[in-house]
Amino acid sequence: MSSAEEIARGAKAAFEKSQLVPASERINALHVIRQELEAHKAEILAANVEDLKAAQVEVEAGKMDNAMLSRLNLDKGDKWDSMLQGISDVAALPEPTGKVSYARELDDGLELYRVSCPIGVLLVIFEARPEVVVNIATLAIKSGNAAILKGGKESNRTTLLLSKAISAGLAKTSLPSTYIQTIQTRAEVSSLLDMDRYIDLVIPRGSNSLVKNIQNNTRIPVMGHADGICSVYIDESANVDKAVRVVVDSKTDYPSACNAAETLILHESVVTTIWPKVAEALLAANVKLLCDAPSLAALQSSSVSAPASASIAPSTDADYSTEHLSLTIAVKTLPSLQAAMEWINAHSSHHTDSIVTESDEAAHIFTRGVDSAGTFVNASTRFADGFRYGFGTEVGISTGRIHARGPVGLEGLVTYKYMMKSKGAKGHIASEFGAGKKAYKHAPIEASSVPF
Ligand SMILES: NC(=O)C1=CN([C@@H]2O[C@H](COP(=O)(O)OP(=O)(O)OC[C@H]3O[C@@H](n4cnc5c(N)ncnc54)[C@H](OP(=O)(O)O)[C@@H]3O)[C@@H](O)[C@H]2O)C=CC1
Ligand SMILES: N[C@@H](CCC(=O)OP(=O)(O)O)C(=O)O
Repeated sequence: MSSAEEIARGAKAAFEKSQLVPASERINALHVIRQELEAHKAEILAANVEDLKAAQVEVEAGKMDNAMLSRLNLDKGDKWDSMLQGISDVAALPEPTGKVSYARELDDGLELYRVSCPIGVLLVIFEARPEVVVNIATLAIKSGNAAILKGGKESNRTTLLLSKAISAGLAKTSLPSTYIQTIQTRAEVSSLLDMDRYIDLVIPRGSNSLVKNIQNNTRIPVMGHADGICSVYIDESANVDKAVRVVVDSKTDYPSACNAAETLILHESVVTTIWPKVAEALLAANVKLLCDAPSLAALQSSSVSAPASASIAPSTDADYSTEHLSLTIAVKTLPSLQAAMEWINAHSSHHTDSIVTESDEAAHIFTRGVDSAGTFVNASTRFADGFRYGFGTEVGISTGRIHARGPVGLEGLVTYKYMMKSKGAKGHIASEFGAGKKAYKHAPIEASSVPF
């Protein structure tokens, strides 16, 4: 048996065994894992420093962009504490499995229930953002899924120790040791993509090319979490202060994130009024502006100029379908809200797009006419995140449509099954129902859980 088959079979066996483990034990596992992480913080962060040093060499050699360093750094800002808090927050969330969404009495003593349950075995591939291995393991355990996880190669040292802490925590519970497994190479991913007998869902979280490559190389269902070509549209009835705040935050809060704005669309009526003020704020935040002719001309005829740390340049067509993942934004001027929506639907990655407007009608039209996982009004695209949505943490941000879309929390990791029970003295058989025979009752049953 190949190591990939051993990993996949081990995950499936762990999932099947975990189905009879009470939810309380899964919650206990989360608390124990948090304790293990806290106990091994120093060595984990030391490994992260080694990953960062290796990445810095790549950046200096021009083989890696700076955006990777902030993504890779587990000690940056409140990342470590947020990672741990996410475990506790998810542990405290309502139990996502065993919930009844449909219940009918088909006949006297014949009851049918539709009940939420885990998907099964997940294979999740994600970028070099170390905390993600903990985020996803947490959601998988809470929702009763087994998981096989692979982070970006740049974070291997950190991911390995995080995974060891997770395994050490699991070993102190009745959950199987193969419930959460990690792999580190693309070759292992490739082998696992053949294991549709054991793996129930692949979640590639990364570039478009990653998602397409996975989709093209497996029979396993795929939930793609692809790139974020997000935009902000400044409508003709926008408030200038809101426009400045929303655009600057969407671009500069975390430029390497998939939910950072990459395109700014201007209604032509604001190009000499609001746009110069927005441009001034972006330039002050060291943003490179790639402008179409009208937005460029407006700046040239205004007093706005670029400091040494920023720049203003003509845009190219390619700039509007590029995920810059840096302090760069492409600027486009269009004649109407309709034109802006058509532009977004044609050029975005259908991730998250925002309108700045004081018109309720424009807001209504934009939030329905833009075909994206998130359509916001007067709010930064950076809100597109599982923690900020109140999910505790996230698997990622699904740019697909089936089953889960946008930031994916527990609801994206459960499906359902049907449970039926006959209380009849002779049981129930289908052939006694139908034309000329007994009719079905289909009487609703009020139930939040299955009574057997
Ligand atoms: N929608 C979302 O939730 C998110 C989307 N992203 C997107 O990810 C991108 C940035 O991350 P980046 O690391 O550059 O993305 P990549 O797609 O290059 O890498 C992400 C992960 O996929 C793996 N991978 C990439 N190509 C393949 C392949 N052909 N076969 C198997 N595995 C593969 C990488 O492995 P290896 O380590 O070997 O390179 C890594 O583990 C941006 O586009 C960003 O928008 C990022 C985070 C969240
Ligand atoms: N949803 C997360 C970021 C997800 C994401 O894009 O990750 P990455 O591309 O690794 O920065 C956040 O808003 O911080």
